[in-house]
Amino acid sequence: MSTTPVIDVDRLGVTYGDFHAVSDLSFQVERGEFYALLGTNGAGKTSTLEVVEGHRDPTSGSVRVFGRDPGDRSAVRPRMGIMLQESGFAPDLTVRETVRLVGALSQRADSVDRVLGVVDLTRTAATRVSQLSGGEKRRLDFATAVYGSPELVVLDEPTTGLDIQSRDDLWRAVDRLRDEGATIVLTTHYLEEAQERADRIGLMHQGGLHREGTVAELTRTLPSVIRFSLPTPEVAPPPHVHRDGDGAFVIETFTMQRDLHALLDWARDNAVELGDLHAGPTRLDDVFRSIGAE
Ligand SMILES: Nc1ncnc2c1ncn2[C@@H]1O[C@H](COP(=O)(O)OP(=O)(O)OP(=O)(O)O)[C@@H](O)[C@H]1O
Repeated sequence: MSTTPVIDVDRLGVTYGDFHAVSDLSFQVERGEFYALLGTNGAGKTSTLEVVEGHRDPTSGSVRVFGRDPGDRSAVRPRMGIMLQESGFAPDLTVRETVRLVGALSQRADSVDRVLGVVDLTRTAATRVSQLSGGEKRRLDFATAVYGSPELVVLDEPTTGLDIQSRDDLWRAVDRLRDEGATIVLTTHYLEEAQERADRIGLMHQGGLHREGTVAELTRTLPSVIRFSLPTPEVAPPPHVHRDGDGAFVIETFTMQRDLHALLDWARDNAVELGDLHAGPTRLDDVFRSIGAE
């Protein structure tokens, strides 16, 4: 079996004029992996994905998709489905015509009705693209990306503008593709979506890869957090506690069990009822916030 990564980004640089949007960026995505490329605004994610998608040439370095130059569209595009942030479908075509057209261009075999069913657009099949709601347009974008169940699916902020039910439907469809062995690349600003699903995360900042690893690897270096409120302002909080911006009391700890026991003992000894008690591991949000602080 081939061990060639599905995506191999090697010392990629993308410049706009003399502005370096992406510099010396390297990462690989393996077959069957769910890789989330996350980052601060303007970090260079879209510029990177545009090269992966074959929409932009690198200024320096190289990108290989299935071992090929992504500019070699006839070799790469039949194996890759792309959900762009903005698709720009012809406004006068109906939903069905759009799926049929993009499906034919993909050179993958599928049924238009099946794909419309997957994204719950069967009832809107005869509606023109110009008349779709924002969420329906996003679902149409997704439909064209997953037509023919491609081996690689690139999802650029797929759930922006979708309601909860549509999000759940989308992730269910992605899960089914993964069960079939598809490789998924995701960018999103909804960190919990990446935290729940990604095998690995590449965290971009200012054009480079700031960190890379599993969620556990990325969060391990930061303390876990215990949060609670106190019933009345007269109660003095226990020692080693600070307040966050919302006024909640916070304990940051690498020894969660011991500190949680100590807090509960303190509450019992002082006959204090802790409110809104929450104890949990560091979240990806905290890793993000730590970027700016470094
Ligand atoms: N065509 C362009 N011409 C000039 N500058 C550009 C162009 N496209 C992007 N940039 C700049 O390059 C940087 C990286 O942009 P890019 O869209 O790749 O970031 P991003 O990580 O996708 O950001 P966001 O999360 O905000 O969508 C930004 O500072 C952006 O302003």
